[in-house]
Amino acid sequence: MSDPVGVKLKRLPHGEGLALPAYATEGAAGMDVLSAEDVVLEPGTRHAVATGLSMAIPQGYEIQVRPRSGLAFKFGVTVPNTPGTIDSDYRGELKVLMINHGSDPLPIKRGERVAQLVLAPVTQAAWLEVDDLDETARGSGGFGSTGR
Ligand SMILES: O=c1ccn([C@H]2C[C@H](O)[C@@H](COP(=O)(O)OP(=O)(O)OP(=O)(O)O)O2)c(=O)[nH]1
Ligand SMILES: [Mg+2]
Repeated sequence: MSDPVGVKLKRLPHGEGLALPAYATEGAAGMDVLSAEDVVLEPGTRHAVATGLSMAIPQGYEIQVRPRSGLAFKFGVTVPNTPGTIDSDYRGELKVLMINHGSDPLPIKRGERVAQLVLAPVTQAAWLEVDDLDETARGSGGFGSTGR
């Protein structure tokens, strides 16, 4: 694992007193992020869960917001836009979009872990527009062209 990268983080007033997102184990890829609000996620509904955090991610990186598999497996609650993208120039509150695909309401308490954040390097592309692309064995085959 590479050395940690510093990410400036600001607690918003409603985030005061909450633990910062943290890696649950030494080798964890994602930092578990906590809800800053009490909310009940009714079946079939979605909500942007407040975290009480804003941040300045260094240029060249993004943060991905990914679901926790436990919530998905046990309750059918996941992140509909997974992986959520936190841009390096975003200074608003990080929110975790959540949707309840299960059959029961899920109460989310302030301080509960709702998702995980993965810091990842990003390379921006520069388009090189051409008239013809090189040929390959795959060509335009896709969407199952190699079989099941
Ligand atoms: O799960 C998420 C996804 C996004 N964001 C914030 C940070 C991100 O930088 C910004 C924009 O997200 P995105 O580009 O995914 O949304 P958009 O629909 O394209 O909105 P915009 O036009 O603001 O870029 O919203 C979150 O807080 N949580
Ligand atoms: Mg966008």
